[in-house]
Amino acid sequence: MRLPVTAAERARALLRERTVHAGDRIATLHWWRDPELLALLGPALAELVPADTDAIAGAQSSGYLLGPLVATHLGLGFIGVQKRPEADGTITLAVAEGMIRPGERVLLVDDLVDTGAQAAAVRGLLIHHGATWLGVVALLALCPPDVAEDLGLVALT
Ligand SMILES: O=P(O)(O)OC[C@H]1O[C@H](OP(=O)(O)OP(=O)(O)O)[C@H](O)[C@@H]1O
Repeated sequence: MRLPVTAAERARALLRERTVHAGDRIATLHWWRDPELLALLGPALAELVPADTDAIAGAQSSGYLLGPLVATHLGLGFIGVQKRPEADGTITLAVAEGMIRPGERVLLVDDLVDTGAQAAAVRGLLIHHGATWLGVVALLALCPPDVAEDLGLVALT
């Protein structure tokens, strides 16, 4: 039997083995609670990041944990996408001014992509701020293949 050798392979095996469910939902907080998995996530996701990436972006809250793990591993900076609650109950995504230089190639990191709505909204925001969109790297893809293709999604599982 061939044992997993790369960080991505090891993380993929642990995610399949150790993912905890709460009803029909994945209890993603348990991924961070597992020391072995947590230590692997940055290096594992970094293996999926295109070589020409200038910066890593991530949205609150999971992206604020995973994005810096990946960015640190690659020696890149992190662009935080904030979620601002509005008075009408909606949430606005925001990036602070000066975060993105014109044409900078930015990759989004997230724990999972489900409908793809959040990633698509972040893509619009980053492009509005002058970024070149490289796609999404995630731990888990739940979305249909056409959504993944449109977003440029590469997932570990
Ligand atoms: O593909 P979508 O259907 O848009 O959903 C995916 C997003 O939903 C979850 O975030 P959530 O908004 O629950 O915030 P969290 O990061 O705090 O869990 C998850 O972390 C993804 O970011």
